[in-house]
Amino acid sequence: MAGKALKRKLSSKSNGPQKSGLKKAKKTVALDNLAWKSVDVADGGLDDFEGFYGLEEVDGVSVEVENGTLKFKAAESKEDTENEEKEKAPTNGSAKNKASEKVAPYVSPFAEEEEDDYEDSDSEENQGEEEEEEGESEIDESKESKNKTAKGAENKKKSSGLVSLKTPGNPFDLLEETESEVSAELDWSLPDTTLSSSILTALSALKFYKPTDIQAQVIPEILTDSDVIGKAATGSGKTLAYGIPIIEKHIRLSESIKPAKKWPTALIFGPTRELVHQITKHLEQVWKYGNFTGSGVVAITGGLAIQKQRRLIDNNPAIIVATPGRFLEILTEATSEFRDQFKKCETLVLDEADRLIQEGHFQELEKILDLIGRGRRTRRQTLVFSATFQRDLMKKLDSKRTSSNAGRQASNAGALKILNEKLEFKDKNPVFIDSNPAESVARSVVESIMECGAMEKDLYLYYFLLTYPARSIVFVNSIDTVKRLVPFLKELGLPSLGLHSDMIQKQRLRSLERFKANDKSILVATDVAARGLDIPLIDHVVHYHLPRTADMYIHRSGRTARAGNEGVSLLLCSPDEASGPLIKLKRALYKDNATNKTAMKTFEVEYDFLNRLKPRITLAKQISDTVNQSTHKGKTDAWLKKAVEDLGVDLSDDEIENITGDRRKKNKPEQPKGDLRSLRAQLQSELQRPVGHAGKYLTRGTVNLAQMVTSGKSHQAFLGKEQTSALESLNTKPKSKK
Ligand SMILES: Nc1ncnc2c1ncn2[C@@H]1O[C@H](COP(=O)(O)OP(=O)(O)OP(=O)(O)O)[C@@H](O)[C@H]1O
Repeated sequence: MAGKALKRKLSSKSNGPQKSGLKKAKKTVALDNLAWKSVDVADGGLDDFEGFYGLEEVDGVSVEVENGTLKFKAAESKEDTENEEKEKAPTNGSAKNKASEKVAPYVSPFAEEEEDDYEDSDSEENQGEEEEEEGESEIDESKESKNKTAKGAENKKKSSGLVSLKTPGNPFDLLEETESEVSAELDWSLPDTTLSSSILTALSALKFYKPTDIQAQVIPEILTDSDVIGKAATGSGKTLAYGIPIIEKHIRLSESIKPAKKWPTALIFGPTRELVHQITKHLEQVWKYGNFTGSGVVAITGGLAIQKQRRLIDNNPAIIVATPGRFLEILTEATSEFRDQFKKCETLVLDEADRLIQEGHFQELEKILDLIGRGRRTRRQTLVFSATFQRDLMKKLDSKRTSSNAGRQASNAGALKILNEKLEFKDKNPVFIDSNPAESVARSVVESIMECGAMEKDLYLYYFLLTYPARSIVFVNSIDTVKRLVPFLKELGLPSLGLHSDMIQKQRLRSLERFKANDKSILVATDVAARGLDIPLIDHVVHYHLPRTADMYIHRSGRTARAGNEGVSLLLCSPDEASGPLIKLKRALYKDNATNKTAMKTFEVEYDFLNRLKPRITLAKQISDTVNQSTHKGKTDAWLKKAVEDLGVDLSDDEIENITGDRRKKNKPEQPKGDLRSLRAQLQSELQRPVGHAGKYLTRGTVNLAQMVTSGKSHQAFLGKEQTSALESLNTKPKSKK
């Protein structure tokens, strides 16, 4: 892979000359012409996934700086590889070769396992055709397997309550052999709306048997081509609220415009790379059930090779999901002919819209709108979605509103006016749908607060994470805190990962994947992870620092309790924070006094147990501080980081130093290895010492933390009657880890 390849090359450089012999000489190859191949997630230990967010890697490349520009040296270019393949390929051009020309669907680690009870008759059909050209025996096999599949499907249909579905209104359906299968439980009847059979099949396969509130309200409006502003709680299904009608529109347009249209149906913007990849994957889950030719949903974000992304757009995808920064970069470098295709695009979506149009973030989007035209001029439909619209957004955007209550008092009309000024909707009166006007934090989130000294947050955090092992996100306000807390928690034996915007993209994605793969893992993140991320079954959200805005509190807390699940949000709050910022936060969140007083339950702490953890904390801090000091490398040159991001490779700090000639590390004092070893030994013996009941209680298991907190009995999770018998065995020595 690219990172490894670069590491090999650079180390071989310093170790002496390369072996000569059969190896081809290296030449300078343009970035885009390197022999890229898809990154396999298997090397991250996640065998379930076939690809890695469209990330590509390349072997045997060395990076050199010539006259201040990065040069890539490789023995083979993409052209060479393609020519070699052509020479090897049979001259008659097999069906398989033709098939490989088809654009592969988006594959990412968000991929879920295929649903068992769904049969994709179209793809089977295609497979059959490919095999027919291979030889007769294979035709028979193919037919036989089709028959088996048909019988299997029929049996499954009987046992699982699946029913045949035909698209209403098409008389030829009665003559058609091909039928889609949907569960009898499926009820997506919406006013004046008929969804295509492929969409209903997808929803059935996903087990989304009925629309969520926001979906039920918004889908019919979008299908009548209205501009829509949609607001609903976190985790309430907003992505498909716009995704389903966009795919439905694409189906209808593809049927009415012949030959096939060459411009995207929809352009969707999201504020972070991770969110863009997630939206892409989510839409792809519905898209793949359609009988489409050509490219479907593509993700365009920074941190991945820009030329590759430009090629994705050149393949005429139906839906483009992008971060504004990268999309603008592509547009700016492109011809006017390339840009013009977006003027014809039917729908523009802003997901997490309040963030996208905030001051400081809107410039890029504004430039994009200048280049591709706004709704009013192009008659393009504009859809705007978020869980938060009327609080901080109003305060920040409307300079005329100066009162501190302005955010809370802002009416829908006010929000609409501001959005209209920024985006210039096609309709004079866009439809404003607020599916939960009274709700701020999603109803299923149990909010709680733990009071602690400002200097003791690490102790209280460890106490919570140790007592309630579960998939948890810890939100902090600075990158430095992520860098400090992750090694600190790891020293304490907790499976912790970091996520912040200063990480190279590949590391960000790997952190997310590892977080998803382990149901007890802890992600320490800045607010880059606060919006939109839909990771199933995050049990707990901890606000290590008070969020800077009420909206951010809502988004952070909304990473738990999604799609009807329960979850706990815990705010660690120092006396200083409680006296000022917390009061302000609560005022912004809860409109009436009663809710203000009761919404955040006090999280009871068992102080005896907490005190017994102190020696561990002291040692772990000493160790992580020592490690942090000796590995601190200084700032990477920004230009190099950008080049590395565009390449999609990980460079180690040593490699970066080799390229930049940075010798800072060499001047650093040697790491006090002896001290570190002895500190670690002390910590290990502390961790072995019985302190009580750590790790005895699972949120999803013996104790439902959400219910405990709601009933004001969080301390009973380990002290109360419910757990007496378990407590009796607590003071025994915990099993040592193998
Ligand atoms: N009709 C449905 N029935 C059941 N689950 C659904 C349905 N629609 C979407 N979901 C699931 O609900 C979860 C949350 O959806 P989504 O990420 O779109 O929420 P959201 O409202 O955009 O949240 P946020 O505001 O945090 O971005 C996803 O896992 C999604 O697969």
